[in-house]
Amino acid sequence: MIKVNLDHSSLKTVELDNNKVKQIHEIIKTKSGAGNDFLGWIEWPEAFNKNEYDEMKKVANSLRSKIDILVTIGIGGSYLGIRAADEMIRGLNHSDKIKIIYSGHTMSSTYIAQLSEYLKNKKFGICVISKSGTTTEPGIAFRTLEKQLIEQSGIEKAKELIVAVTDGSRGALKTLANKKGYLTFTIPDDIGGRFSVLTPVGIFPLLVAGINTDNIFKGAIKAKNNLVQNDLTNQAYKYAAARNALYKQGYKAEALVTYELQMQYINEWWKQLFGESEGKEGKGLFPTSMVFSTDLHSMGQWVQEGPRKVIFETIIKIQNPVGNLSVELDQDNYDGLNFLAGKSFHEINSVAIEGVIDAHVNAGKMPNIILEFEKMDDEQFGYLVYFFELAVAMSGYMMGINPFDQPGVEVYKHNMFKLLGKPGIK
Ligand SMILES: O=P(O)(O)OC[C@H]1O[C@](O)(CO)[C@@H](O)[C@@H]1O
Repeated sequence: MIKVNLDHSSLKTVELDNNKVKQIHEIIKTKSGAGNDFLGWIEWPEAFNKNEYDEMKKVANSLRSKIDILVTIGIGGSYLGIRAADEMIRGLNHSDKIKIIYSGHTMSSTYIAQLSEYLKNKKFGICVISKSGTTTEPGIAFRTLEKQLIEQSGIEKAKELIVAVTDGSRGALKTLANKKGYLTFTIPDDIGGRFSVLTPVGIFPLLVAGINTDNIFKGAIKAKNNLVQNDLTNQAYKYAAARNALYKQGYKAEALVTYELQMQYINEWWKQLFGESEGKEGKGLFPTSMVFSTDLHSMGQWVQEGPRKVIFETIIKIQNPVGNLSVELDQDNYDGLNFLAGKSFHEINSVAIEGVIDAHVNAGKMPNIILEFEKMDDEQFGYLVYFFELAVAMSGYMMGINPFDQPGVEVYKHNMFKLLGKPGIK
């Protein structure tokens, strides 16, 4: 369901380090590398807690009948995957009764104030998500919106409308939820935030959104079963080896490019996955992203003629679109576009992909890795999550770092706490 095409990457097969891939495959398989206590995502698509899943389905169904809006409160891995899945699967203008609104990923006073105003007299519920249970952004957003929900619905009703997803036993959010009588679902200890979208972090809100999460798991299991080879025939490893080979040649950044507007948040989710996993010890490709053809009209010039050997592109190409409209014939043809009449939008988008690849690769000397995706639905979402998680594990180990920690993020958190006067922080 994802094929890696290196025809336009400028890479020769010998440049891909098959031996290293084989060694690291053993390290991943035997769980003997750095960060090996965070490999729970490998078995998760089959090993997840089925009783908890059934319970989540019940609670989500009941919540769907009581609300119009679900406000999810979380940041980073407790936010991006949910939005990525929702927008990719339901689309940007869906007709499902439940709307998801995201909060806790910003401390902007304007954003929270406007959201709070918007939620006045609306039927909303809250899913507050934090693995550590101590993150400031979701913490303060929850304080505000919880108070509003209680004021609007009454304390007893609010208890039915608030769900917390957090650590099974530790952290301020777990304690708070237990004390106040909010239902909780568990993020496993051995799955880090950015690897957690298939745990209750993503699955519970997506159930509330009416998304078929069984199909998401089906896709993830398919990936788990497909991506078993110990060498470059494994597509996730092939992608990891290709980006490492370009990194070795001196490239500093990788832009993930989608031609589907509703996959913009796949890009955002991917940026956290690769950025937080690999940017360490002075190493790592800078993960950036673009949406084409939108950004061709803003970034296209830089990509075509800016400095070379800085950035390469990884293009997501969708084989089968969800809908397939065609351009209408117009009697007047004032715009001169009748030469496109009868052609489908997908056909035109696909021609654009070919044309852009040719322009960027041949004229622009910009390597392109192509990721061929079969489709853009729930099952494909599960597949791509597993694919990229396995790829980043391989890629991070190839770079010689621990892909499963994020010590650098703590520096800003510490400074912020110090400046805000958190007790016990010097
Ligand atoms: O779920 P939590 O613990 O609130 O953390 C949110 C995010 O913050 C980080 O710890 C740092 O940005 C991420 O790794 C994580 O996804």
